[in-house]
Amino acid sequence: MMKKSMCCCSLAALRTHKPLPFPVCISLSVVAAASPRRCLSKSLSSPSSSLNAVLSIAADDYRPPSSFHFGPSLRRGHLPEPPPLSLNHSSEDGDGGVIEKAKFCRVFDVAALRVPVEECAALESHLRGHLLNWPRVRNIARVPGDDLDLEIRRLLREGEGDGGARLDSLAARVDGRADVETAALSPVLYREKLAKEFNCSGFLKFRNLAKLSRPKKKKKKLNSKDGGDLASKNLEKNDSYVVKVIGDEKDKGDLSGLLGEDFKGRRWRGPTRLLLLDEKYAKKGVSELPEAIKVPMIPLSSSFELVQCQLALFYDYWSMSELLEALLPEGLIVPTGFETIGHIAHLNLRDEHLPFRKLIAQIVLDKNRPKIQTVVNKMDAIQNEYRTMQLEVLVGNHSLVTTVVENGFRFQVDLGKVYWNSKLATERQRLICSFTRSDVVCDVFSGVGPIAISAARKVKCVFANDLNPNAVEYLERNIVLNKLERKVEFSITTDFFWSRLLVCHSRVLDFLVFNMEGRRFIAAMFTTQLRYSITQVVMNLPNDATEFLDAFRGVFRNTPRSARTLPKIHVYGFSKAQNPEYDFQERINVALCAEVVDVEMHRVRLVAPGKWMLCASFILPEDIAFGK
Ligand SMILES: C[S@@+](CC[C@H](N)C(=O)[O-])C[C@H]1O[C@@H](n2cnc3c(N)ncnc32)[C@H](O)[C@@H]1O
Repeated sequence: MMKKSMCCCSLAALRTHKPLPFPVCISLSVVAAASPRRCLSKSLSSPSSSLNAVLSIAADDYRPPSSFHFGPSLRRGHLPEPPPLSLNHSSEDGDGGVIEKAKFCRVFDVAALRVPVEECAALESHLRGHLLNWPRVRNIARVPGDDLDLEIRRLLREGEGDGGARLDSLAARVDGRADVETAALSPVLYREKLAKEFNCSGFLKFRNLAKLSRPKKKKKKLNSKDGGDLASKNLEKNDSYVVKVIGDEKDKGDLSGLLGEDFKGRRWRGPTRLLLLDEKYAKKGVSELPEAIKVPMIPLSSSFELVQCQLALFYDYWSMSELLEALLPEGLIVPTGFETIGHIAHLNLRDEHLPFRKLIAQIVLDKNRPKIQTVVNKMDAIQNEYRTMQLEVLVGNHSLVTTVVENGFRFQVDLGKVYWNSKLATERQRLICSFTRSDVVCDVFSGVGPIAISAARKVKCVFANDLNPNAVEYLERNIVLNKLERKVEFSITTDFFWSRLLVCHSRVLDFLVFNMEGRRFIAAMFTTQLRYSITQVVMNLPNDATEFLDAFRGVFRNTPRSARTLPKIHVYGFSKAQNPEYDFQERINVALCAEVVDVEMHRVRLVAPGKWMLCASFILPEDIAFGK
């Protein structure tokens, strides 16, 4: 059975993809290296085995195809040499599904202009069209050592007049060869010097003992194994990509030809940044750069360098759909969306995705942390009376209790026990906007209270009801959560409804909570003389709310017409008809056994192809309310 399309907060579409040139392997327990394609066919023939799936991409088999020429793609670039071991950790779920993150590293050759930091921003805007402009990669890159210590910078400036002599001297001292005894040393250099001399000279006068004895800041240890060429300080800061300059030490590619003999052999002596150039300039020389790049640099007074770089993109860089395209077998539609309810990502996977559900869930979790903590899949269509969903927790923490913020209110829900649908937020807002301060609202199917609670801030009085005791419990919690508890006089249950109602006659009624069957609730609310007349009735049970409309027949039959206000009813329903409004109106007429006029119809949303959710709003016809 094919399932409905996946619900999606941002992208509802599902799309097919061409396979990547590396195979996906799913096997029971071992990371397959030898024959991944065999593993794939095996696992696909027995989907249940994927419960403990271990996924591997055969890096050796990777061949970049020629059809993709530009832009970041897992189909392009080359694998790092040696692989960045620091990224070799895997994403793992409780059932053993593993994504080998290191296999998603791709290295791209790009050229960059090394420019003084002060001029970097201006140059970036001048050269924008010639820069790399890749999503999630900054055109301005930083590499270790591009920021000089201010003190060193000052010394360098002082050294301008003496030619290279003082610079050489400084370089010698930085290298630990303190050959200039008389020079004023920076605190760091001074400390180094003292440390070296202490043993042989005995007692020494410290310039600033407090500073010198301050413990060093702890640095994160880089595992020597993790070294790899790509592991650097930057890698610690940014897990999605890193830039490395190739042959940095060799000082080649300066623009002396472009900027004149003055700059020949000299490098800028301050902090620098890299401006990453468009891919097409990779491995090109200065003479091959277009005038549009050269000209903006000529008036600038500093030296520039054209350097060749490697840009490595890691697992964290790639989007959810890029990863899924890489991982799912050939020809399988890539699921691209999910619904978010608090910290829970709610998937609605098709049958063909089910063998890969843990893998998909793991990627959803990885790509949406920390907001998402749990990923669940809807197992079946909502069928039960309380409209709760059958959910399978795929990865993350197993709690289905979450807090949702909607229209400025907070709602705690347990998705396993109560109904919640974030997609109705706009509709609820629309409805509440139509209420006024003098309204008295009766929410027949209130759930955990998104309509009742939001309305309570605006209207005079709210009566909220739900058949599900768990929903009523969460409704009461949410009343407290939203600081409306002073408005709640008490809650009434079916058993002692009448006795308590007599008590409440003498009190101010603002918000009453009921746990009753809908039809009985309507009858009870309208046949009793309440302090306030109900002006708005909300019936949000789209599958069969119209079946409850007959409960309004004759509700005012024992009262004089002048003593009653006719309420406005907002009833929800679905329709697959060609003319959904006409179809829904017909069903309302049948339920009330009358021709209802002046019905305002509103299309709420398309819940499935050709199936509309509608809201019909109308004043309860007098003949029905007062009829026998
Ligand atoms: C579609 S949900 C709507 C909840 C709420 N209005 C919202 O927007 O979240 C319908 C609610 O009606 C409740 N319900 C179902 N049958 C009912 C009945 N016969 N009487 C009263 N409530 C009922 C369910 O427990 C569920 O909470």
